[in-house]
Amino acid sequence: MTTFVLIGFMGSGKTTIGQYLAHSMEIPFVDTDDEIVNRVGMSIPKIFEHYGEPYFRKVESEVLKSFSKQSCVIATGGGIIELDANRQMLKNDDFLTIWLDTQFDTIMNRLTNDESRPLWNQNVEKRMSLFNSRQPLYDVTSHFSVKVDDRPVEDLVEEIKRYIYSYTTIETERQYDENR
Ligand SMILES: Nc1ncnc2c1ncn2[C@@H]1O[C@H](COP(=O)(O)OP(=O)(O)OP(=O)(O)O)[C@@H](O)[C@H]1O
Ligand SMILES: O=C(O)C1=C[C@@H](O)[C@@H](O)[C@H](O)C1
Repeated sequence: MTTFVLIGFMGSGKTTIGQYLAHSMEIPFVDTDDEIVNRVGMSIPKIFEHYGEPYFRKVESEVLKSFSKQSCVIATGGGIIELDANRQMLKNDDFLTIWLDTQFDTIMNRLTNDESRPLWNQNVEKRMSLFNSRQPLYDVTSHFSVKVDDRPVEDLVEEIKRYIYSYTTIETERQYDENR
């Protein structure tokens, strides 16, 4: 069974597109940030403040692993690609990983200075540097990427579904050939 995972920078639309996609495929939707908050019993800013980013990344990785091989759509946190272990996990056969590729300006227009994202809540140079450092990591971690700037959510979901169905058909044929 394949787990469909959306990766991308904060504000690229993982939650919005993920909910829509899961609804349209009639499978559950999971948001790793929500799972982390529930498991730890604290908001994300509080987790960063009290335990630090490495602890947050450890729990994030455990959450991701716990949904392996489950039929669901997962919206991940923007930093899921920071750990090599997660990048390896997302590339294996249990997951189908889709990168929502955005331009930095789109993110700047979408996200305000809200307090809920500790790594966004810093000056523009640091935000841009984080964005640029992550682009190659999303690229190497994904099986497929979609450019999401200025496109309606409905169109993006249709494109992702077309890819998922073509991929799962090819995978099913490959497994069938291997088992013959
Ligand atoms: N294709 C789109 N076109 C226009 N606005 C969008 C699109 N996708 C998402 N948005 C808007 O961008 C904002 C961020 O979207 P969303 O919360 O889904 O991103 P995210 O990747 O889940 O962010 P985070 O990782 O920080 O939780 C929301 O206000 C959402 O309505
Ligand atoms: O980009 C990031 O590193 C993060 C994104 C958010 O979704 C949260 O997972 C957290 O604030 C860290």
